[in-house]
Amino acid sequence: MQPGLGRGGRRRAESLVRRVLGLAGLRPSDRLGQHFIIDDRAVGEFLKPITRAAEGGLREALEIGPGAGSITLPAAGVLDRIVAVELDRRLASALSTLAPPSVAVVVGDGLKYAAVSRAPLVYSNTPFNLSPAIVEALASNNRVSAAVLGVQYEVARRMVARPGSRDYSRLSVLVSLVFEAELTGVVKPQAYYPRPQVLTAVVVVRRLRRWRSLYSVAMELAGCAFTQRNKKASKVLRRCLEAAGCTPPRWLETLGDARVWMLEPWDFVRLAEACRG
Ligand SMILES: C[S@@+](CC[C@H](N)C(=O)[O-])C[C@H]1O[C@@H](n2cnc3c(N)ncnc32)[C@H](O)[C@@H]1O
Repeated sequence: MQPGLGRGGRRRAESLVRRVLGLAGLRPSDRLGQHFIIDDRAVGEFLKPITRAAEGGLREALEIGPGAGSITLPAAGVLDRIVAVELDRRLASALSTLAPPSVAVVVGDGLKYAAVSRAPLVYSNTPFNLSPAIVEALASNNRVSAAVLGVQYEVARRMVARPGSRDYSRLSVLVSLVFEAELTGVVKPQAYYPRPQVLTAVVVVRRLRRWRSLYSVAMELAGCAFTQRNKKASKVLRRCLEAAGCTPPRWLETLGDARVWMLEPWDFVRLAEACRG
């Protein structure tokens, strides 16, 4: 038994993780964000929204970072087809010996797959350092209708934040431009082997609007503006627009004393439109 995996076989996820890590001869890597779910209730936090999505007709999925398969194998029971992309070759090879035929375990960078996948559903208990990049890739891939994502709790708060709140950020703007997002559950560190330092939140996103090329410019401007979130928006935006080679529109002055953290997501789209002329 791996150190820290707990006693007895009362958890299905726990015995699966033990088996796959044994097969792979692997010690979890911090660099790859390898924390594996060993608690069946935590698996349920992902499986419930995945099942709802499947019942709603999203029956093919991309999984990013299946690890030891704690979510993959139960999800295979409710989905018709899963492509599970894992960066760690040893894990992928061990998991593929246990996965049913409806699951294709692929070695690769899940981030690249997120941007081009044709599957309508994506799920991932994400490597935390990649979460915002995964959200960004999914937003720009119009084929993805919904995603179930485990992210660091603070990132989840930023994903669902509205203008005016402390957590409102570039990521909030991105999510609200294309998705409806809901924080549906929380997974504690003790549900993992090894334990991470942070809480995981499960966030379900559903596409509201198609990604438009204009949003890339809007997000560039939002990224620039949120480096000075407490400053006067008109001043900061003027500087950001000029840096992007755009002429600031006259209506910037109507923002008055509003600060960057008060801007609505659509303000950035209007600016991008003005930028395109
Ligand atoms: C937090 S663990 C989650 C593992 C499993 N899904 C679970 O919930 O128990 C993240 C997994 O993503 C894998 N990973 C890290 N970077 C990746 C990348 N760029 N593409 C695909 N998988 C990646 C890690 O090897 C690890 O298996």
